[in-house]
Amino acid sequence: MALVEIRNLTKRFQSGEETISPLDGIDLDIEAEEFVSLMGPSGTGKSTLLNAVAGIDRPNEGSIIVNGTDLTKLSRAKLADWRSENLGYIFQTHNLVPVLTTYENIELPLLLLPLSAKQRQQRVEIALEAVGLTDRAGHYPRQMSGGQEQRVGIARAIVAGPKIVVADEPTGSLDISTSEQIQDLLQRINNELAITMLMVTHDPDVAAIAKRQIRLENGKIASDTVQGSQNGSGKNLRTQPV
Ligand SMILES: Nc1ncnc2c1ncn2[C@@H]1O[C@H](COP(=O)(O)OP(=O)(O)OP(=O)(O)O)[C@@H](O)[C@H]1O
Repeated sequence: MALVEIRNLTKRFQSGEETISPLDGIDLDIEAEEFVSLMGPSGTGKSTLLNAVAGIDRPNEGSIIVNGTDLTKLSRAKLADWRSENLGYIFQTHNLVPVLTTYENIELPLLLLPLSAKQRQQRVEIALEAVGLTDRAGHYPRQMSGGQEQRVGIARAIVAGPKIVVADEPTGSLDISTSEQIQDLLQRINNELAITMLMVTHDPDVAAIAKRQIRLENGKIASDTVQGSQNGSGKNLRTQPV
């Protein structure tokens, strides 16, 4: 069984008289430990898909089974519990709490879990080390560079040991060299911590760090390719026309 099993996922929004369907019957499996990037034109439903997998948005139709739990069947309260135990979210703009230190920002998601202070401290220290910010534990977001802030955002996303991390344009507000450092970090987290990653990006170079690249168009998966096939051109997993 795949870690993520999406079947017939459909999401509609009403905009005045008009109904739009950014997701129109999507089927998608993501295996544990995969690194998947999601690309496609603006407004094509990438964030909507990410938020559905994250259990933030509810679909109109279809099912989203993550690690054996159908998210569409959970109440709001149960979904919040599920998120704290299973999911990390990396935002483009970091979303750090300005009055909390690096340490406290990273500790925040752990406060929702049944952990002792000692256990929380151990996990925060491991996450700080993983992102190379042990020496910045006491700094506030305003005292950090954009790249360091994103490292805090990444540490916060992994600190609870999630099954899957979703990232929405994680390098979108960074310069090229900082973006490259964050790309390396995301790859290391996938490789070394074996965390499954689903990342939305507009940047083909950033998308290329993921072994599997999916393109959404007009509410459907237009292409789904895995890098590293023998001819180097990638293998298209999707055979049926869209
Ligand atoms: N809460 C909402 N209410 C109404 N329409 C919405 C809502 N959320 C998203 N949409 C619409 O759904 C479509 C898909 O939005 P989404 O943010 O998923 O696209 P995207 O591919 O992530 O776009 P971008 O690349 O610009 O971030 C857009 O037309 C958007 O306006």
